[in-house]
Amino acid sequence: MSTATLEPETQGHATAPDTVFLSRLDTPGLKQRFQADNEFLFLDTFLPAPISEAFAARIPELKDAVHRNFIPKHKKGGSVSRYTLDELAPEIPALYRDPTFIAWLEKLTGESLQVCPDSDPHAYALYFYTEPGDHIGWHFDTSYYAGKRYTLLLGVIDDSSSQLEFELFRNDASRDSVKDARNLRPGAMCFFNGDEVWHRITPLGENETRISLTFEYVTDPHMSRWRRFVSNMKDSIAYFGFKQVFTQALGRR
Ligand SMILES: O=C(O)CCC(=O)C(=O)O
Ligand SMILES: [Fe+2]
Repeated sequence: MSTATLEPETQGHATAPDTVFLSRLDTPGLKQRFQADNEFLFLDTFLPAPISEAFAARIPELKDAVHRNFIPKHKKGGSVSRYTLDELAPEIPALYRDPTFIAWLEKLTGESLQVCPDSDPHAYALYFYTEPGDHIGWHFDTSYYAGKRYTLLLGVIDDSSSQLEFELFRNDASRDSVKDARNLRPGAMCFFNGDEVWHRITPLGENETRISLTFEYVTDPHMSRWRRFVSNMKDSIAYFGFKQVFTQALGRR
């Protein structure tokens, strides 16, 4: 039987990303900031322009694949799952999986990090804020895995007034929390422990566009069947739609 979906081996191969920019960063200093700030780090300048421009160049081809959601009082916007990115934007999974890139993130966390299994539609994904009012309300990026879940956000396109608002130390009863907000412009990054950092994206204005990329890494990729089901329901309803999520769960390949 022929399959319409390309096997990963036959997908367009992206050449390995040039990660030399990581060697120019003050990694010990950034690690100190990450650890002191409740496992959170925001950098305005991170991905070199050629990398974020290569991602942005894929946006026109991805527009038809955007799945839009509206959850009253919580979320309005579009998303593209890792399955679509595998087919249409191979540079993105190439950076996600790059060993030098992962090793650098491991230096910040002091944890051994793993990519999410193929069954996770959210391992890497694009978020599209393209209509007035698109937003996501306050939330944690809760880990459904046995271990911790770290989120990396990368700015791809941001002609918007929307801000990433965050509250650090919300789970720490022994001290005051710290609230702040940033624009996630192209080249910017935000890396954090999903169970620690409370955050939201404020509503998009008229004639604005904001497209961000998320990478998810975990310290233990095991997940119970029940949690996998809950996670898949969340990803279906709030992000990618049932077809994208459950085609994989029921045996995509
Ligand atoms: O759009 C973003 O930059 C982040 C969105 C977000 O926090 C989420 O979908 O969990
Ligand atoms: Fe989030």
